[in-house]
Amino acid sequence: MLNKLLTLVLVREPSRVLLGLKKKGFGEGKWNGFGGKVEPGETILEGAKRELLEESGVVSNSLEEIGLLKFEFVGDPQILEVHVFTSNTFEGEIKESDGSTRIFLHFAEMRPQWFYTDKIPLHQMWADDKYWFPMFLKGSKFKGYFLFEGHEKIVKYQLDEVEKL
Ligand SMILES: Cc1cc(-c2ccco2)c2oc(N)nc2c1
Repeated sequence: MLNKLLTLVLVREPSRVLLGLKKKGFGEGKWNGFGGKVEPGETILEGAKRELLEESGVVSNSLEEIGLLKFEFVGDPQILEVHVFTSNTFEGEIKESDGSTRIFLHFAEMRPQWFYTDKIPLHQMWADDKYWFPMFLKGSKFKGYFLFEGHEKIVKYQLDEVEKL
């Protein structure tokens, strides 16, 4: 089955994680890391870096892959293969949602915001996040598979912490 390659970048400081609120399209209304499709001709890592810049305004040269998540939707043969990266360094200034940068971000429709690690808005995030975010926060690597029915219900899942991806 031809998997659709996606990236997800979680910029992290010791006690804060940068998330973006998706304003339009896939995952609208959910807080998530920054990411999207891997374009033809770019590596997954290049795609992750590009999406981070486009959606948050920051550049990171130290992305580390920490997770591999596969998603399937009941009734849809397409499997989404999401490569999750974290970065603890970044350059540039985060494009907050103030007026000056809203124009810049309007095409990405993301509103970046820092969240303290004890206040991650899991109820406003994809339903799978509650399972693997704790692994991310403690620095573990993980591999998972989630079968969704619609965008809110998980029918079944498999999730393992791994030493190596
Ligand atoms: C089905 C699904 C997709 C994504 C996604 C789209 C682009 C990057 O990731 C998710 O991200 C999270 N946290 N759960 C997700 C579920």
